[in-house]
Amino acid sequence: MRDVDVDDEAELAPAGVDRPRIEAAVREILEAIGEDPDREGLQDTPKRVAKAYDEFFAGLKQDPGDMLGTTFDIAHEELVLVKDIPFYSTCEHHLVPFHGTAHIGYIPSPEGLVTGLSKLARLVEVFARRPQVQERLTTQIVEALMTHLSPRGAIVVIEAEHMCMSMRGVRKPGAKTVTSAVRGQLRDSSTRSEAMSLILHG
Ligand SMILES: Nc1nc2c(ncn2[C@@H]2O[C@H](COP(=O)(O)OP(=O)(O)OP(=O)(O)O)[C@@H](O)[C@H]2O)c(=O)[nH]1
Ligand SMILES: [Zn+2]
Repeated sequence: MRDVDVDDEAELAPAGVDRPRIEAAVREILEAIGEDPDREGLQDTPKRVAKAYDEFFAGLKQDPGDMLGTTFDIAHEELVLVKDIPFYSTCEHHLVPFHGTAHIGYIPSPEGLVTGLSKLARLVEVFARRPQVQERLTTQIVEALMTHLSPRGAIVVIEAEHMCMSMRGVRKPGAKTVTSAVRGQLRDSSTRSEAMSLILHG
């Protein structure tokens, strides 16, 4: 077993954003919408938003390699799939959330390089906690798996609802966007259908 120090907290370490600048910008926005940033309910809002942004964008400072640093040598030549990993991300076009579930599968490398199951969920966090589009989120996860675990194949499927399509703009709450990225042996139609069927039907 190879082990690399990974933060044991459920949350990623904060992004270390420039909080005073965010606070000033939020104050500006409040004024721009015609609000009084000094009224009682809003006084602490710039601070709260800056703190929240530190969480929303914590992935910007994280290295996916750290998340996949704990590996085990396990002889397993078949699919490993973790499904229904919930995530929240931020649409880079409108800075509002998109959220849903990610499904990650891979067929370990011939050397049997297998990572801890929770690390797959942590990997989703690393890329979700950034300004994102869903397609890039999907691709970045699959590429990180290929780079750090050298699997025979990998598949990532993400289903998400975008608040920018629900609460504004076209206003279609409930509409789901599904994206997938497939690499290596999982591109073969039978292996891919097995993975897709497990993802969709369990
Ligand atoms: N491909 C893709 N598009 C996204 C994602 N998140 C948001 N969008 C889309 O980004 C597009 C931005 O379009 P624009 O015309 O520049 O912006 P807009 O006037 O706010 O667009 P509307 O949302 O249609 O009102 C919209 O169609 C959004 O639905 C994403 O993750 N992937
Ligand atoms: Zn958007």
